[in-house]
Amino acid sequence: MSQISALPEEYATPLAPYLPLLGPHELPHLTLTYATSLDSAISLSPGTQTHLSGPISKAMTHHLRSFHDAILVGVSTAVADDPGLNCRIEGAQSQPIPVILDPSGRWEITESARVIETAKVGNGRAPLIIIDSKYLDNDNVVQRNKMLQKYGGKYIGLDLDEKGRFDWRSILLALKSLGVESLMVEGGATVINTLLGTDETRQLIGSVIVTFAPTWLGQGGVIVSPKREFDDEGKYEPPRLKEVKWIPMDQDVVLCGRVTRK
Ligand SMILES: NC(=O)C1=CN([C@@H]2O[C@H](COP(=O)(O)OP(=O)(O)OC[C@H]3O[C@@H](n4cnc5c(N)ncnc54)[C@H](OP(=O)(O)O)[C@@H]3O)[C@@H](O)[C@H]2O)C=CC1
Ligand SMILES: Nc1nc(O)c(N)c(N[C@@H]2O[C@H](COP(=O)(O)O)[C@@H](O)[C@H]2O)n1
Repeated sequence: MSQISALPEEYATPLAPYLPLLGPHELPHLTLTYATSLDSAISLSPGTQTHLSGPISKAMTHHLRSFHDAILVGVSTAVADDPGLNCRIEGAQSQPIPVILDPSGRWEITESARVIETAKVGNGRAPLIIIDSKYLDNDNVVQRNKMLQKYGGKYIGLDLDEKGRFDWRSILLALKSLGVESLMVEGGATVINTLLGTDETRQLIGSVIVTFAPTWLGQGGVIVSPKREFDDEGKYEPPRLKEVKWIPMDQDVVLCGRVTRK
């Protein structure tokens, strides 16, 4: 994996107000960040990794990674991308912990997964994989857990809510209990759309940092577009960012903001 040069000051300075705040908080600071096309697609299809960020916005993502204790993705991203989920800026002082939401243990993680290879050579951390508690005793999971533990990772069991998902607050509390004070949620679309989908989950987002790449991926892409949440009178009030800043980064533009709270 090639190293990445540090983000130049002219880009790092305007980004600084959106970084996690130090200090004890009930829940970890959550930064929602991803790269999108102009037609709101984050990849060409669910099983495809699509490079959208240019060199500077990619350095921006790694700069962000260096300020977070953990990075979270959904299992479909882990399976599709086999990501490193580390900070590749030369001389990085600390590495975020990869966190994967994998309720059914779909990710057949082995020693040759990139996160593990990266952890083996000391360039990253082994993942925490959040799984439905009922699968913790499953033979395959037990074997994979032994492998993960060799490198400092592990499976964490959580119970699913009535919709068959992990509740975001419970995810954050579980991570907080393991010392995670800041979490960068990178995707994919299912993860992003559920997080943006209700007022309750949006309240958990500390900052939003989105890279717009000057391209259209066309129909059939994996789209960020949360489900509408209607109030008791059947009205939909679109969530909107506040404290908005647009930072041009070469060919891309990075949008920073905070979600408005009711
Ligand atoms: N451009 C960018 O910045 C990024 C692009 N991507 C791209 O996104 C695509 C994948 O996106 P997508 O297909 O939407 O999948 P996701 O990566 O969002 O994974 C979705 C799966 O994760 C599990 N999951 C997510 N949220 C929860 C929850 N709250 N509770 C329990 N389980 C949960 C579910 O697994 P299960 O189905 O087992 O129930 C769900 O189906 C890939 O092509 C990837 O390359 C990904 C990240 C960033
Ligand atoms: N910021 C950003 N820009 C893109 O163009 C992307 N495709 C992604 N994808 C996310 O980054 C993960 C890959 O991480 P590694 O480079 O392997 O460490 C991928 O899994 C997505 O979460 N992000």
